[in-house]
Amino acid sequence: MSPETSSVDTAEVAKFEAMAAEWWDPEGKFKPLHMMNPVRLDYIARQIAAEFGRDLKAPRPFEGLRLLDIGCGGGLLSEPMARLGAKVVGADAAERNIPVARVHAEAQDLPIDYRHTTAEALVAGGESFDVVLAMEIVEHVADPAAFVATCHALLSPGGLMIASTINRNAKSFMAAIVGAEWVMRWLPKGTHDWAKFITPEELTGMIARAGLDPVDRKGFVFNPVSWQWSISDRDLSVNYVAAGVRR
Ligand SMILES: C[S@@+](CC[C@H](N)C(=O)[O-])C[C@H]1O[C@@H](n2cnc3c(N)ncnc32)[C@H](O)[C@@H]1O
Ligand SMILES: [Mg+2]
Repeated sequence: MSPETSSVDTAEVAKFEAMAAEWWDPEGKFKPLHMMNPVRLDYIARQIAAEFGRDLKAPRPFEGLRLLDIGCGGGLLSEPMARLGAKVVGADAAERNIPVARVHAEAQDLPIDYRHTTAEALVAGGESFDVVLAMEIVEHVADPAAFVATCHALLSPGGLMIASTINRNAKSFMAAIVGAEWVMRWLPKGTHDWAKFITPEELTGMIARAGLDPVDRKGFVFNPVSWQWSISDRDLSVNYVAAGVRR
């Protein structure tokens, strides 16, 4: 990994190195991601199916698609994408995540190519993908706009990028920092830096300036009464996702 041109914010990656053993514990430090997983998987699957004309009722609808899960962590998304038939590369800058992800995928007999690397290094290696997932990573990189541009460079023409992050406003401070870290203690204090959160307008701007066509944007909304996550067309006030296509 070349530090000069790197998307890596060393302090951010160190936080994930420290939590690597907990990836697959639904009650552990990644509990919020486990809780969100069904809803975000549903979103991702439908976006990919729509963009590439795939039928989600087929046994392996993403057969033939090459997918990069950048900032894959323990592989919470890489695994279901591989199960849907995609050829998955999972890449993460935190070295300790890789063996955790590998051991888990091997136990499920899923052939996922996990690598300790960065998006920049993949570009330098001449790699390209039909789909790039950048889920819950843009708020942890050194330069989000440069990172989105790198994701664009990793896409083949017609390729789809899906990126999720957290909005930056008073409500997201209450929900993602006070609620998730201080009150619920789902995440260790300091996991998120509010100042690194990104508004949907900022993310859409980065996507467009990178040369991607911003094709969709939705909210992921947690309802503390029903204890359920859902997808929303209107409420992007805390967690949200955006999709862009390289034409
Ligand atoms: C909040 S986790 C999200 C994991 C996974 N994408 C998911 O949604 O389940 C963010 C991940 O991004 C990784 N990461 C942070 N900065 C990175 C960078 N510059 N390049 C690659 N991975 C990075 C971290 O090590 C961590 O595993
Ligand atoms: Mg995060």
